[in-house]
Amino acid sequence: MIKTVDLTKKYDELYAIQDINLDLQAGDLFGFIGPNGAGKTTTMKILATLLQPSSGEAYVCGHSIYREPKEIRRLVGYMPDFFGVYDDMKVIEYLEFFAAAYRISGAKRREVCNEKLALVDLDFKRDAFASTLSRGQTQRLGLARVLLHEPQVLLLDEPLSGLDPRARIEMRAVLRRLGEQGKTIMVSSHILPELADMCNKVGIIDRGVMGFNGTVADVIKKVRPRVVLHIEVAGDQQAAANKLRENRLVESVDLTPPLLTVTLREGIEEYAELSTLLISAGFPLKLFREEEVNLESAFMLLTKGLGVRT
Ligand SMILES: Nc1ncnc2c1ncn2[C@@H]1O[C@H](COP(=O)(O)OP(=O)(O)OP(=O)(O)O)[C@@H](O)[C@H]1O
Repeated sequence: MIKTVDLTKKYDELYAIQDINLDLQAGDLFGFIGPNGAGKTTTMKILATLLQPSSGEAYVCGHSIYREPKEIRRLVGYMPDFFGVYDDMKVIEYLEFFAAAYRISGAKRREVCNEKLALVDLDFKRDAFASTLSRGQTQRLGLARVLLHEPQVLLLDEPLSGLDPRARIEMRAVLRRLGEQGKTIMVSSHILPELADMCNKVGIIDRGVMGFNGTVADVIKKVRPRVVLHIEVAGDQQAAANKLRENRLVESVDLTPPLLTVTLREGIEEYAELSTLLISAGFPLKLFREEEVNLESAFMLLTKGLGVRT
C-alpha cells in the first residue's frame, strides 16, 4: 500500500530525509516516531503528493508519486499537524462543505457526513459551532473530514499532540477502529509509548535517517535482547535463587531481598516452566512477572547517534 525506495529530500545542504525505505501493507498501523525536525512531515507530504522529493521513489497503492499523483490523492487522506476549522460553521456544515468539494451530492452527502461523525464519536456535536470544539474534538473532526472520500491510506501528522489523556484514549480508539477496517494508517508522534500499544509496526526517525523499522516486539528485542523476570517467593530466597541458577533457561540471578531479578539466556522468551519449577520445589510465588521495557528510554537509545546532517 505504501512503498518508498531510498526516498530523499534535500533543502540546500540539509537532508530533511535521507534514503527512507518503507513497505506497509493493508491493515498496517504504522507509528512514525521521531523528535522535532526528524522528517516525519516531509515524508508524509511527499506521500500525499504535496511535496516533490529530491530523489528516490514512492508508491501509494501501486501508483508512483511522480506519474500518478491524481490517483494517489483519491486514495489518500492526509491530516496535517495544524489545520484550521471555519469558526462560523457548524460541525455538520463543515463536513458537508468538504463533502461537496469531493462531489458527494444530495442525500448521499448527509448520509456520508453522519456516518463519519459517528465513526469519530462526534455525532453528539453535529450542530455545535466548530469554534466551540475542544482540541481533541477538533482533531476528530479533522479526521472525519479526511475520511469523507473513503481513502485506503491515512497519513495522520501528530493527531495525538496537545490532547489530554482522555482525548488521547478516544482518538486511539478511533484509529484502532480504522485499522480494523483494513486501511493502511501512518501516524506520527514524538513519543514512542504513546503509539506502541496501538501500532503493529513502528519506524524511528531522527534527523532524516530511519534508525529502526520493525514491530514493537522488535524494538524491545533490540534494546533488551534478554528477557528479565522479577520474582518474589515465600520461604528461603537464597535457595530459590540457587534453584533458578541451575536451570538451562537462566543466565543469571540477582538477589536483592526480597526480589530475585532473573535474566534469561538470549533468545529465550518462553519461561512458564520456571514458575512451575519454583512452586513444585516448595517456593510459593508472591510475584512473577516480566520486567517491562521502558519505551521512552528505548526510543532514546534507538535515536542516539542517528543521522549526521550536512
Ligand atoms: N521548506 C523548507 N525549507 C528548508 N528546510 C525545511 C523545509 N521544510 C522542512 N525543513 C527542514 O527539514 C527537516 C525535517 O522537517 P519535518 O517538518 O519533516 O520534521 P518533523 O519530523 O515533521 O518535525 P515536527 O515533529 O517538528 O513536526 C527540519 O530540519 C526542517 O527544518
